[in-house]
Amino acid sequence: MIDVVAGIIWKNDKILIARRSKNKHLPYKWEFPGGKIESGESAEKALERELKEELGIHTKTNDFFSNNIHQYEAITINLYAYNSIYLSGDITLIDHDQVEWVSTSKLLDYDFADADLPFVYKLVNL
Ligand SMILES: Nc1nc2c([nH]c(=O)n2[C@@H]2O[C@H](COP(=O)(O)OP(=O)(O)OP(=O)(O)O)[C@@H](O)[C@H]2O)c(=O)[nH]1
Repeated sequence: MIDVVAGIIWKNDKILIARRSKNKHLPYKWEFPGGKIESGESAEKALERELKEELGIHTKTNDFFSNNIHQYEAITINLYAYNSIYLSGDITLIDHDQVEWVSTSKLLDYDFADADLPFVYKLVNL
């Protein structure tokens, strides 16, 4: 099982979502950006590192939101979602081809990775 951390990144009352590039696992699926937790690393720090590497932004990880174990055809992931605060930096697209700042009421308009759907439903009902 692969431990992955994803950020629900808030700026005012909007969340940053990103679409995975064509050449990635789950191409064109929307996700809460993040990545694999490295050994010896906390989920909070892994998230801050991944968001700097993948999007070029500085964030502060806040509280744990939820987790979901999901089995894809080839891999099983334990996806941990944390609320996170956008601090600074212009977004650079590296692993994604689009990003959007969206309000929770609009999340269902996007085609999210299956593992993210429980988070989407929880956020829509906040
Ligand atoms: N970051 C992220 N990954 C997710 C989400 N939902 C989801 O199923 N995943 C899956 O979790 C796995 C790890 O994500 P990733 O590809 O961003 O990780 P990474 O940057 O550390 O790895 P890489 O450098 O090998 O591509 C992928 O298989 C991805 O498809 C999500 O909301 N955020």
